[in-house]
Amino acid sequence: MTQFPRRPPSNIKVIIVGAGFAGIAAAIECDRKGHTVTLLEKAESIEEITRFGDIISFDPNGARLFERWPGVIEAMYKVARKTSWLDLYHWKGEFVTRQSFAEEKSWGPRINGHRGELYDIIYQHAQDRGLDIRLGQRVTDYFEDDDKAGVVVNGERMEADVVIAAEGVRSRGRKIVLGFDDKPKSSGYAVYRCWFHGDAIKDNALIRHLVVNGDTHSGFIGPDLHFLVSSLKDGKEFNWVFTHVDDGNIEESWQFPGKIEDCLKYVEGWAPVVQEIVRATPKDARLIDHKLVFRDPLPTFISPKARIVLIGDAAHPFLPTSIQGASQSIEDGVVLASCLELAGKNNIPLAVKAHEKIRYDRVHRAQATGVKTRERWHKANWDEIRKTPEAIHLAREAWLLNFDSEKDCYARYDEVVKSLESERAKL
Ligand SMILES: Cc1cc2nc3c(=O)[nH]c(=O)nc-3n(C[C@H](O)[C@H](O)[C@H](O)COP(=O)(O)OP(=O)(O)OC[C@H]3O[C@@H](n4cnc5c(N)ncnc54)[C@H](O)[C@@H]3O)c2cc1C
Repeated sequence: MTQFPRRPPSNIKVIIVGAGFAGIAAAIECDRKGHTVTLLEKAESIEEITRFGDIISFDPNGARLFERWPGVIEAMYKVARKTSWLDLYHWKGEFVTRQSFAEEKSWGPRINGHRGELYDIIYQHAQDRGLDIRLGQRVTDYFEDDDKAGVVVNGERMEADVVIAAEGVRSRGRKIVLGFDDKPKSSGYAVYRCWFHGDAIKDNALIRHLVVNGDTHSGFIGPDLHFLVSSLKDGKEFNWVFTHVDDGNIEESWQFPGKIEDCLKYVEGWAPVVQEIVRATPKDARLIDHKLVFRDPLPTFISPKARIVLIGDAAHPFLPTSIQGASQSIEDGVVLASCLELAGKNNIPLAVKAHEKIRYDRVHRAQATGVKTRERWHKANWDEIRKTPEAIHLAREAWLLNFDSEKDCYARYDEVVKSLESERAKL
């Protein structure tokens, strides 16, 4: 086992439920800060976690946090898309504008790649650290009192000083936090997502330019629909996704198969390139129809005794147009681990409350950027955009992207604790 820099032991015992990006990042960060972690994941094998999904993005505020995990960002660069721009087109095919991300370089790295491959890199690092990761562990309930919190897992009770619920959008931890069972609703949108080998289109005259010139990244913007295309590994891998209005069926599964015939109906009349991308999709390509579930913003992320805390999609699912779901889930773990370190074992509820105070506004402001981009794209006024093409650029705001959540937490922690104490004094 490799020795990595670690703060002195805090004697804080943490249970984390769910080893998605939020849970595994929280586990690594807790370990960095000297806490003792047990990570429980219901999947029976790591392949069950990595085999689903396709393109996932970490913007500088998220990806910069990987730089602190030795070897991780270097391994990610090898599999990540090598573009620093997004080419945007009118849905009929006319090129409109190139949005460059080159100036964001000083904000930190950007990582866009296959979810499974990026996850594998992080998982390997977690294993190299010697973390206690237990697969095949399905948590069915949560409990807490003034001194501890715990979970029921595979029928057994397990206790710790604090429990982190990171089980994604269908979190069971929400019940103890909210006091009721909160059912997901349809967002009215779904996403067709597809990934296949670039060779499948390298001889196709209409679309070969997307895979024979190195990595590419393009978006076609139309009424109520946007179609994003990218190639990675110098065109060896290719993927497309499009968000479309959905009928309200909220069956959510990363395995729900999509059909090329259905996709073609949505892009009828669109640019020949777009139609050809769909038509040329190999029959054995992985094509899924991922239904986007909507959750009202939660009034709180923490349980009544402040010993159980929701993070990642369990606390705040994001629209894909925000490009922040994964990055915010990493920030959550960083801030929570830091608050626990600063508060110490005798002040767990204070740490958990400080974490919520630090995260709450930022996460909700970040969610709003996704809505802004979706409106910009789906309701584009093309007369205006021809005059000012930047109007369809992705919202890229420095307050969100040029941000170090660990540094911010250390800087603000005392002030946040003071404000919590003065709020309590007023009660
Ligand atoms: C299979 C899958 C594929 C995805 N693919 C993409 C993609 O291609 N692109 C993209 O942008 N986003 C994708 N996402 C979503 C993305 O991972 C999240 O939006 C973001 O990274 C935040 O992650 P999270 O850890 O909060 O949630 P998730 O990634 O949903 O992870 C939650 C984890 O908790 C585990 N879990 C759930 N319930 C329990 C329980 N009761 N007991 C124990 N463990 C439990 C789940 O098995 C899962 O591993 C995918 C999510 C999943 C689950």
